[in-house]
Amino acid sequence: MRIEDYALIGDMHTAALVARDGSVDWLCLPRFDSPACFAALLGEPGAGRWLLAPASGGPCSSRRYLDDTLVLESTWECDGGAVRILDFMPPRGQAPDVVRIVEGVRGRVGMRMELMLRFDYGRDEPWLRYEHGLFAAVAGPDAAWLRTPVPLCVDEDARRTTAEFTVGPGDRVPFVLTWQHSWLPRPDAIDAQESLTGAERMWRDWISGCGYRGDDGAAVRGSLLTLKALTYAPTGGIVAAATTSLPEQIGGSRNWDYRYCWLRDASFTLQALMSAGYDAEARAWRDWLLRAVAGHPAALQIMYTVEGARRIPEWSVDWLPGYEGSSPVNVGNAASGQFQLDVYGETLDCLHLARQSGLAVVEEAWDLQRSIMDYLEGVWRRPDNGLWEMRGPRRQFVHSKILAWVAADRMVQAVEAFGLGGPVDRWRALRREIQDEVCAQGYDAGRGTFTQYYGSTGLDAALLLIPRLGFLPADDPRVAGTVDAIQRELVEDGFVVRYRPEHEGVDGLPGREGIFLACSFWLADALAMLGRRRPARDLFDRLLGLRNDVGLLSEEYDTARRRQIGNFPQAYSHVSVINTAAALAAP
Ligand SMILES: OC[C@H]1O[C@H](O[C@H]2O[C@H](CO)[C@@H](O)[C@H](O)[C@H]2O)[C@H](O)[C@@H](O)[C@@H]1O
Repeated sequence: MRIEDYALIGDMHTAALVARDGSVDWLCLPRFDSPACFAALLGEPGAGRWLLAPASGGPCSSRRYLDDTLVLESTWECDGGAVRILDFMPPRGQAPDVVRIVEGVRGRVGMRMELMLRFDYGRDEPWLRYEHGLFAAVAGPDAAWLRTPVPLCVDEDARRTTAEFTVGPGDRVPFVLTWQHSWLPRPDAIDAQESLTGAERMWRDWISGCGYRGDDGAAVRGSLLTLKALTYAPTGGIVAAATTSLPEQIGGSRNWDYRYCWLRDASFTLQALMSAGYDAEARAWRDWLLRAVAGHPAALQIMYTVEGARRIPEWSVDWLPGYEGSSPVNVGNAASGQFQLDVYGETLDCLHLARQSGLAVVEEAWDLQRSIMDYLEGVWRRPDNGLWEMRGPRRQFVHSKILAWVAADRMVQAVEAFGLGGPVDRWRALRREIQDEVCAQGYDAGRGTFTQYYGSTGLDAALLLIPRLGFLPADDPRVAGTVDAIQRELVEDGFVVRYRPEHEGVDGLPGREGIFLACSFWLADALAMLGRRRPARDLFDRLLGLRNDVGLLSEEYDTARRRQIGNFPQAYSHVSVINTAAALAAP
């Protein structure tokens, strides 16, 4: 399956990917970063999957989310008739459930179900039991139950459970898969129909709070729902994507685990949610942040688990071949130990915005902001790994320094606007010093562009953010010069690559990657800010055209193969849909 052949369902603790052929190929339980019990996405069906489709097989004829929900409806038009399947995860109750309801539409359609649970990323084959109409699977710490009125056939040797049945018009056949730790009592059964009503209501209630009124409202609402689905409800942490190791190059090794909470990605997400009026999420994330950094506010990590834990060691799942052979499959992320200067600025920017939007003030938030700023004052001159998490040598990245400027700027603004206490003259002086240094060392006057790092001839798409961050006004000629240079040197097939990996081995990694969707949206934003609205709108339309049939975007796009690549769905990309729509809607 192509990455765009998947749709997302989730319960704000975890998420599953459902393929067009009716197979759930990815699901980690009980939360986003738990081991997968369906890992066919990164291997073969034998790595775990749950197929439910017409026995004739093949992809569905059409699919959509029920209006303003994350309830997926897939429809098959077959020779003998038509059938629909509704897939969703109800809001988390006692335990995680995946609900699939088969609805006969027309004629009589033979259906087939095949459930292969493989706990621990496809490795653990469970014991299977089928007694009194209840199916159970157990392996080590994991247990799962399947409840359905359809008779099941358990193949103990193949550790596989199948069912064959026929549906006619008006038939509704539910399947409910429930997970629990194996040492806990079996969770109570849920009613599939009631939980469908509850799930629809929950998503619609949430999206009804959307304050966005500009053009492209359907695209914005779809992206907001996706971002909400990437939020871990118990803590307010937000994951960068629902998957690990979907490759940045088909067959390549740039495969990373995104099921964690990056301060950068979460700040971007929060800013998009707040711009649409979602203050409760901002409050939950601020409180998550205060807990995550408690005890060491200055020694901020660039990413945490959704619970706020710090240790995220990277290791390879050597028994999985990877998506279309793209290995390794990585779990954990070594970037968690990197020094990335920009996260301080992004975090302070986000907290400042939260205060500006009237979020209930807590005293610890300003203490945290001051503590971060104190730390930054001592380290901003250091080379770092940058926002692209370079695994090559640390450098004086221009974007990182600009975010140090953002940090000082937002602290000054907070004192000026809210009368908060702090050494504001010192912060003003620092702000000026950083700006002078960046304009002297990070700008190539000969070529009329800012550069990737001090003294480099390379460019970086992150420089497109300069006007939006307020570092220089959009009408400064150095901004236009940088945008023009990026259009000349980083645009491929009309979209933007992050940087040139081949340039001085800057990222320390083999291979290449696709065009980076967020950066392509940033170009549209920058063009809009420069008053070049027609090309901005055209680029935005082409980017919207890369979404799959249910509106989802991964991290990157391979223009040669015309397919999505990288982790999916990716918060960065969906944040960008919202921001660019808003930028274009602005007068
Ligand atoms: O390109 C190498 C790096 O790729 C990943 O980082 C990217 O994803 C992060 C999460 O969305 C994002 O914050 C970052 O800006 C992106 O470059 C990966 O997580 C890194 O381990 C890897 O070095």
